[in-house]
Amino acid sequence: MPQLALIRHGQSEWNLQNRFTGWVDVDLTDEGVAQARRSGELLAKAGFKPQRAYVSVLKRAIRTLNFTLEGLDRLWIPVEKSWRLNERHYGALAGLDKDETRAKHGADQVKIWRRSFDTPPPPVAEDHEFHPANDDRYADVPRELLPAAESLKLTLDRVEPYWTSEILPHLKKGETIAVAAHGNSLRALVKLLFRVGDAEIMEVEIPTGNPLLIDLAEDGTTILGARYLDESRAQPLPPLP
Ligand SMILES: O=C(O)[C@@H](CO)OP(=O)(O)O
Repeated sequence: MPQLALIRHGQSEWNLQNRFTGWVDVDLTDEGVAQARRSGELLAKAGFKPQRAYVSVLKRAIRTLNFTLEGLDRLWIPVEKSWRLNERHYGALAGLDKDETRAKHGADQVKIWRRSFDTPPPPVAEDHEFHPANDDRYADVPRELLPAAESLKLTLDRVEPYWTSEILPHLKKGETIAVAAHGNSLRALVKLLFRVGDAEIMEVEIPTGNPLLIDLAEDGTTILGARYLDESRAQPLPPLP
């Protein structure tokens, strides 16, 4: 039967500093590295043997995947990197302190920017260093696909085609797959897999560096069971569809 582990990167420097991050390529903290190593240990203990892995093009997720695969002694498996698994683009909020932004714009507005399904934050300027058009790694991505800011809905709009065309076919073959990504690109996948409503997804949070292990039926989409492997840092999961 297919099995899927969704792994949010370990704690990043800007998670620790409480700053909006999005597509900014910040690194893991020492604690984030420890969480990533622990992710490998927990998956090994659960008997998880991934045959392939998918990851964003941001180092906090790539390094988390590498530590995880090292713990599993499976650094050899094929790994595909895609911008489509990146964190949601935080637009003009990227780099700002979350508490200072609340003080300036109000907690309600910040909650809407952070957790509403379809309200994107204000866009980043085209000539700003945080606009993806100014970053080499996106040179091959068609310009019209590069976001200046993303809501969760816009994130899901670019995650879903990748899920359907690249990941799902392998699950349908019965493979075991690891996906290392980000709080909001994984919330998008959880919304899709658990069929969470637009309002309900606001309350779903995914802890850093804590693998969510999902057992799937042969169709690769029906969830048979799901659990966080580090129970001490688990968050409530949506009900099974
Ligand atoms: O800053 C970010 O990119 C994300 C994830 O850390 O934050 P939030 O919790 O606001 O979605």
